[in-house]
Amino acid sequence: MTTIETAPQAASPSGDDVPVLEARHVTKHFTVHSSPFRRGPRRVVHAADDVSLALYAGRIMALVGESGSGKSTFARLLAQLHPVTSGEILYRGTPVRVKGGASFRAHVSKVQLILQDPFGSFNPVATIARTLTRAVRIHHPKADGPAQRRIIDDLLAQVSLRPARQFTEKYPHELSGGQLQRISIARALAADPDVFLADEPVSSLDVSIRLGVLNLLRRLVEERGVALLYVTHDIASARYFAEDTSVMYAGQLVEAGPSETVTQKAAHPYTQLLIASAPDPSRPDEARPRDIGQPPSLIDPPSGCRFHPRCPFAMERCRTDAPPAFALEDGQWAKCWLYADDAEAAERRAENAVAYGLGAVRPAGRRIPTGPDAPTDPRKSTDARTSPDAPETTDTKGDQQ
Ligand SMILES: Nc1ncnc2c1ncn2[C@@H]1O[C@H](COP(=O)(O)OP(=O)(O)OP(=O)(O)O)[C@@H](O)[C@H]1O
Repeated sequence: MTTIETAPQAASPSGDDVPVLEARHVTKHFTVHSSPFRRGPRRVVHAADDVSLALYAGRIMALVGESGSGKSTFARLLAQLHPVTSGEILYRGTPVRVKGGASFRAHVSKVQLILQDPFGSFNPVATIARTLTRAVRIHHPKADGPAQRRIIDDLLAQVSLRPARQFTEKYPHELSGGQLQRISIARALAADPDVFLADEPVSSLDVSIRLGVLNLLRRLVEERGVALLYVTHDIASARYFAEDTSVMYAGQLVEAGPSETVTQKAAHPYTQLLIASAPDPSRPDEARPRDIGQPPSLIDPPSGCRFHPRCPFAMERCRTDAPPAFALEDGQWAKCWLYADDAEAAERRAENAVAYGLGAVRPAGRRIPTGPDAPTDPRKSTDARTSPDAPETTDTKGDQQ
């Protein structure tokens, strides 16, 4: 059974109906050997299974999940750094099929990946000027020397690194992590992209400078109208930073919706576990959820719902049948049998409401149409608001470390 797992329904600020970048039913299986000498049986890692997600201009989508859930793989599929096993990637509604040099360069100029470790993504023996000149030459081949320097100055100004001369003659090791991450964003801007895929962009930075880099990204999204995928394991940051949040578990999306709804009224027990596990100084230690296991192996993922071995609310069907997506209120959806419209699910929802202090028991959801021909526009396919049931900050200049 193919289910539609999509991004939330909120429209892009531009009102543009076509996502800038979209994944439809994307699956990635890596084949690995059981021994380092390429002997023994081959195994398949189910890194992403039937993932659909849309990115809109001027909008931030958070992709949240534990380590190993497949977030980076998915970002790399969108960047076309890995070929998909099945499904398709669309840029402005047109399927992208990168076959080699020219088509890959064309995609990269529109879709830029920003990585977690800025130190690892720079040549340690090249000055910042040299690194940026290389990027400018690729994307502005007609610019002569003085024009290249003007472009570099402008790129550094856009990431609030002024005066440019203070940075261009330095080597990566002479800069802080925050400054280097800003420079990697400036390098990405050289391509004048429509999409940023930011894979844990602040995880390796000191807590004190994370906000400055996130504010910078937010300002660029607003000023330039780029679409941003924010890959993170930190669901708390998703609430403040991203309009929309999608939650990934064991290679599959399990919940999505407006960030405020997903983080304040999490529907899937996995999302609830992520939120309850997030550091919260106001919560006493005894109120933290007990550890109920580890993510499964993606070589042999559990049958049915992949979360069922860890789920305190699992029912018999969860062990055998993969849940469809159920549309809830406010454009939220969850792939979880708790939202089925029957007595057993209602009883478990009541237990869930008590366990997570939800106040009221949530109503059943509306099953989202399934099948390969079902609509993939998230606003059409999962719009609970139409169902009868539905009721920069500015950049911190002082923070350039
Ligand atoms: N090139 C590869 N070959 C084989 N397996 C891979 C490859 N890349 C990723 N994987 C596997 O795919 C799964 C998902 O990994 P991925 O890095 O995408 O997860 P993640 O959610 O981004 O985790 P993290 O936050 O730790 O990076 C893991 O089991 C990983 O070992």
